[in-house]
Amino acid sequence: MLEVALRHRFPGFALDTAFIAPTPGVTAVFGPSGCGKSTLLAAIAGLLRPEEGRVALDGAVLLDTAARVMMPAERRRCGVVFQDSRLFPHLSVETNLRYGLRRAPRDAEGPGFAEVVDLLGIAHLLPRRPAALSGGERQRVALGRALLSRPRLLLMDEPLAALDAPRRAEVLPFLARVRDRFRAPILYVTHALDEVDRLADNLVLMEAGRVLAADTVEALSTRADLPQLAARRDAGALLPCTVLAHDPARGLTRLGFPGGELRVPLREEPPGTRMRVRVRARDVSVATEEPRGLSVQNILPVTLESLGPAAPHEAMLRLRLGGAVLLARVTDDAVARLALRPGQRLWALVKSAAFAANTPSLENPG
Ligand SMILES: Nc1ncnc2c1ncn2[C@@H]1O[C@H](COP(=O)(O)OP(=O)(O)OP(=O)(O)O)[C@@H](O)[C@H]1O
Repeated sequence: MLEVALRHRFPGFALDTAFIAPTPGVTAVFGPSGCGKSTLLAAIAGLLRPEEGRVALDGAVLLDTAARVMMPAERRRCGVVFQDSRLFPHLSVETNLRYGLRRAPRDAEGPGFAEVVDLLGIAHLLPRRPAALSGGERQRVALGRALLSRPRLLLMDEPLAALDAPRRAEVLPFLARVRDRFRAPILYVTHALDEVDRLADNLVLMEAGRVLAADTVEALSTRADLPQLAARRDAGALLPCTVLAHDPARGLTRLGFPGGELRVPLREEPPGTRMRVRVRARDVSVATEEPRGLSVQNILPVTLESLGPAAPHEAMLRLRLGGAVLLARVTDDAVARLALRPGQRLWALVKSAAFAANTPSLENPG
């Protein structure tokens, strides 16, 4: 596991964070601009000396100010990928990559040159200079260089933030491949929730230099008490699903999750494929009786666990179905009209079409 406790001050800003991230796995650090995500990463990598703190990775202490331990950055073996690729502009892609390999300790286990080039699909780019690459290609090379240094920990600081939507879509699958192929834990800074859905196992939610919550992505997705997540337009429960069967004639795929089934527009993945689905709170409505004669494909029996304010004139409902929880965002008027109260048996309605616009979060997390 990765243990982090750090305190550091800049004029007008104080970082005071502590969290534990399981290893291996991807932990996303999520929070608004200026909340201290990059400062946190820099202190872990050894690029910034914090006033106080302790960082340990699987028992190896990288920093412990109380014990006066401050391992230099090069010995921490953190591979860092920044928003801008920071490749050497005067060197070819191949030489940039080999620079990473030269930094790897002799006895360190890890991927070889050919394996990384193949995994990232960059063989055809090897003779080029960085200026002749697209933004997405540059990020793939930067990722390759970081991997070839055989890091114990990969630190990614918004690696997709500088890319437009098509380029992000191009690079995301490569990040997923890296996560699946290599066992190095990854700390992934982002403020894009779709990247969290696609890549992360765990989430550290930050605000103004502090950690508000740290848990699995699924668990945090159903916390109605965290407005940083719950007030977003794309807020909603993230369900771990498995493809059960396809029905091409009806254009539908059945997905199973602990607690029920969902029907979504036809998918290509074979039965048995695991995937995560974010059921957005604003796509869920409720009924007090089982509805009939509706076009809605997903009508799920649930119990109302709790309800609280979500926005002016809106409430957030937490709905339990077996081992899963759904969030539903409804008007205060609906709460009053249906006399909604905790413990009530309800029917949750989710249109299958809600998932069509939601396709990126329907990808296989491996
Ligand atoms: N070297 C520095 N000197 C003074 N203040 C700094 C320094 N580096 C960062 N800060 C301040 O610390 C705060 C946190 O910055 P940081 O870059 O860690 O945030 P962030 O969450 O990564 O933001 P973003 O998402 O915009 O990259 C900001 O208020 C920033 O202005």
